[in-house]
Amino acid sequence: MEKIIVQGGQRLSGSVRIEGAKNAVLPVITASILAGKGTSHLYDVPALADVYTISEVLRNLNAEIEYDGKTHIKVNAEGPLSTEAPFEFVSKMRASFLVMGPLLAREGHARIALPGGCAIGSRPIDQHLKGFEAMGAKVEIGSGYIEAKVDGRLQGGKVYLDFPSVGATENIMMAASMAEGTTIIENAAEEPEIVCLATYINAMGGKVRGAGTGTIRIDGVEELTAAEHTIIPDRIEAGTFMAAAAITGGNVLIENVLPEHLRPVISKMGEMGIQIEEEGTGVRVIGPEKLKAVDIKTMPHPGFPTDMQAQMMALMLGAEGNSVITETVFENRFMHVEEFRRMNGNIKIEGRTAIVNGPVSLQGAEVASTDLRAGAALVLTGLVAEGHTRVTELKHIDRGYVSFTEKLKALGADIERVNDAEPAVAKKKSEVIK
Ligand SMILES: CC(=O)N[C@H]1[C@@H](OP(=O)(O)OP(=O)(O)OC[C@H]2O[C@@H](n3ccc(=O)[nH]c3=O)[C@H](O)[C@@H]2O)O[C@H](CO)[C@@H](O)[C@@H]1O
Ligand SMILES: C=C(OP(=O)(O)O)C(=O)O
Repeated sequence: MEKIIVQGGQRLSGSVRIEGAKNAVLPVITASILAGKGTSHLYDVPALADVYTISEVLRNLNAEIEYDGKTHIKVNAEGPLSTEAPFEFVSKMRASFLVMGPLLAREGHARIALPGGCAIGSRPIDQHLKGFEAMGAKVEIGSGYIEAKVDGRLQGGKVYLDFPSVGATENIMMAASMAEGTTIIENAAEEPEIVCLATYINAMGGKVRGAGTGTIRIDGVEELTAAEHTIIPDRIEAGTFMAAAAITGGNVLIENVLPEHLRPVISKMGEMGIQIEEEGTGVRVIGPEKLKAVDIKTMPHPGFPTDMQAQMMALMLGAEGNSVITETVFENRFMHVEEFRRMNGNIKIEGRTAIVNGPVSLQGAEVASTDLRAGAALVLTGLVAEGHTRVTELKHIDRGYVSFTEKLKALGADIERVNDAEPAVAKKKSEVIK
């Protein structure tokens, strides 16, 4: 079994470079199949498991996709596309459902396996479907699949989202970019990743206005042409390394950061006594001797991001006093609490609220990642726990962090990633002895 083993006690120092954002690159890659002509070049693409999964989804739809395994992806989707995304892909990564909007726009048809829930909540897709229906698509659900069709082109429509869903805003924006007429999305998500996607669609010849605000207007065009686009830096990876620096009382320069995307995180970390200064294209984070308790409530952007909730909880475990976290975005995003308790964390859950009583003396333990941010947060806690912490279920961490162990090690952490499966040779010997 693969594990990250971390020994607590090292203060982190030096600098670390942040990759392109996972949550920006996935919709951008799916949007690349909107282009009926040419080859798109995408830059600052992070080498994440999710990027490989979405690339497989696109290949399965007959798009040509070439990745150099570092930062550059080329996508050509000139040929006719297949319109089915099977369970195998959607079950691995929910963002595969983002091919539905582009397929409807390009081919007038899509059949995608139902994404289902995951460890952080039930995650329905009703708001995506409401948007497609408002543009004239007929949607049917059966045998574990969602099928959407339209005769001819989608028609522009008006969609009010019940919640500013990131995925629904992206899927509807992509579908609307090639619809006949104008689509308005109200109560749209305002995340920086939405702006990144709109910039790419516009580079392909689309007409998206208002991305980054609660009302987005999309004037549909007849065709889109491949373009070049650079992915924004990952604000959640940046926030995770900021937390790593702070929790160890370290001094780290986090490079390739857009501080305006991190305002809620910078502000709450500041309240905890963490010193954060902009420096060149990054931020310098200096951890205090003692962290102060703080309250946070996760909200859609520009509120505090749910994807930083578990990492903040790691900081709160060592902070002086009671901290309160209210999780309003996902109904079940406290799975990491049980794992923190194994490390001596003192946390009480009341519905959607977690009360963290600090400071406690954290102890290393065997813990499992329950989702990607939980996994990262457990590693952060291991950086300050007494003794060894062993973190398993690394497939989650690999979905969202490139070279997580190596980057922390370069900052001075005492950390290794190991595979303690019995080596093949030894296995053979024991079989012979039997
Ligand atoms: C690949 C990607 O970008 N993932 C991010 C994206 O996920 P994702 O796009 O799935 O998140 P959403 O914003 O859609 O979901 C937010 C909330 O809305 C609910 N909902 C959503 C759609 C819908 O049709 N009906 C509905 O009820 C969800 O169950 C959830 O409770 O935004 C989340 C919220 O910032 C982040 O945590 C994820 O990291
Ligand atoms: C929840 C997350 O991602 P996804 O929506 O891809 O599961 C995340 O990035 O923290």
